[in-house]
Amino acid sequence: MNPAIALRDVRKSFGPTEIIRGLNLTVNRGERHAVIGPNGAGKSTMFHLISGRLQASSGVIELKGEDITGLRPYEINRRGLSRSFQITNIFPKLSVYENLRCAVLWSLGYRYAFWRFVDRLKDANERAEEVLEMIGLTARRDTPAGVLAYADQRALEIGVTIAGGADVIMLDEPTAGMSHAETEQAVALIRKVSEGRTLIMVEHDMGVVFGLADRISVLVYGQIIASDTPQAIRANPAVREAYLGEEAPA
Ligand SMILES: Nc1ncnc2c1ncn2[C@@H]1O[C@H](COP(=O)(O)OP(=O)(O)OP(=O)(O)O)[C@@H](O)[C@H]1O
Repeated sequence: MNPAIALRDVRKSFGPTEIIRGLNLTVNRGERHAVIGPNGAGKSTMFHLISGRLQASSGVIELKGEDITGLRPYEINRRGLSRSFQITNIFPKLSVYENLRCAVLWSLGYRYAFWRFVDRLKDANERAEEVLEMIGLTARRDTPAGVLAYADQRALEIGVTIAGGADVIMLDEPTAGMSHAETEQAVALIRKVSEGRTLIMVEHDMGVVFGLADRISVLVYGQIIASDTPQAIRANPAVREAYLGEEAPA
């Protein structure tokens, strides 16, 4: 079966500086895959390349066996990939529920020809309710998203990411800035929403990475130096030297 995501010899330069330097990555269908690496290694750039926000200088990117190199973000989204952002990406003045509903409607193509989708409004409302419940924000249903606590905003953002029903989801540092308790809740949520889907996430918290990922890829200086199970990554001397150091949980 085709992998969910495959990058083959992908390169990306900004001006004269090559940031992604022949990157190869395979994310299998249904796995939870974490990408780790030192600051500035190119993790966010890689995310932008996969989601179409940036164009690769060369190489091929495939989603479920389909070549998506050079496609626009919304075209990639239509093919079943949805991503969250490091910076919270929600409409602060809309309620929690409306944020979710917007995300569902967007995924139905509502933006372009809303009259064609009127009969699907009921489905959209039901889906928004379902996601609301899944992310545990039912009690905050009518609260403007902008006044939610930070961790709740991040949960909403995860809801927005999955609302459209994408089967490949990308999360960029989903637990950044959270307390220990909030992180635990976020991990439980990520585990739940990624059930039956493919997850690729960039994450700095090694507890989260090693607790959640089926496989881990290590990105150093624009290249993947290892892709393996958490156990094998922990034991890999090149990884320890390049990145993990004493951070790896025993
Ligand atoms: N648009 C851009 N123009 C020029 N340089 C860029 C651009 N975007 C990223 N870079 C550079 O590319 C390198 C990789 O950045 P990137 O944000 O992808 O790394 P990262 O691994 O996500 O880092 P962090 O863990 O700190 O988020 C950095 O040196 C950064 O300054």
